[in-house]
Amino acid sequence: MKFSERLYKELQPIWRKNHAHPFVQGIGDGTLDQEKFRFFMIQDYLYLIDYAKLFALGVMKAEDLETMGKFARLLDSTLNEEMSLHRQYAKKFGVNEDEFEQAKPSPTTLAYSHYMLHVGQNGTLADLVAAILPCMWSYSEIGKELNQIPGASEHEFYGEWIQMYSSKEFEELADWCIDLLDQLTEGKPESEIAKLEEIFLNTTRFEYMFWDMSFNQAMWPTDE
Ligand SMILES: Cc1ncc(C[n+]2csc(CCO)c2C)c(N)n1
Repeated sequence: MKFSERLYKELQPIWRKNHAHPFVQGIGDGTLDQEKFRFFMIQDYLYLIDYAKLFALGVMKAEDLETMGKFARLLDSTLNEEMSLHRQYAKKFGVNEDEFEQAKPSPTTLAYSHYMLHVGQNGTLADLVAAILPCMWSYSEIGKELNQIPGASEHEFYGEWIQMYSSKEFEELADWCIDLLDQLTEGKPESEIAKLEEIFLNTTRFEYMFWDMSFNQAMWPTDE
């Protein structure tokens, strides 16, 4: 069995919770409170900055030019295209540049992105790929599922988001990452595989926490 097939089975209970989460459901039926999405966009912006660094670490850890080139292109497109698209889209929700500049990460954003950076800096390329895969895979799945809802992709506010993550481009990106992890784990001993599975499940759990944090607009409980 390919490693990704084993992971797919393991992640089912968490994905079911993701898809059923009121934040995700609200994007799908268009009823999500815009304040919650606004909060999400600001935290996601901070998350994307650290995620881009993971691509830079991918260039460092990769052992062939093709994989290095792919990570380099992803680093470039995230920093020089996706981040500005993100800022543009956020204007619809009344988020201005200053808010992005001054934003502070929530405990969940900090925990999730710093966990990935820790794994990316201290682990192998396989560790890094196991950490970043749930982000790509789960968004592609959620995008495709929400795109099935009649009218969802034309929604005035959330339609663009659904169109982006249900696109072929994001599906291909998730597939590339899945294939890379399968290649890196082929023939590896169970002890190594189990460690990678743990990393993958941790960031899968963080994906759920990110939805939940956004829904509750949760910053530090001590600041309230
Ligand atoms: C919390 C959170 N998780 C996943 C994504 C989706 N995502 C972020 S970077 C990337 C790949 C390169 O653009 C993808 C698919 C997100 N935006 N926010």
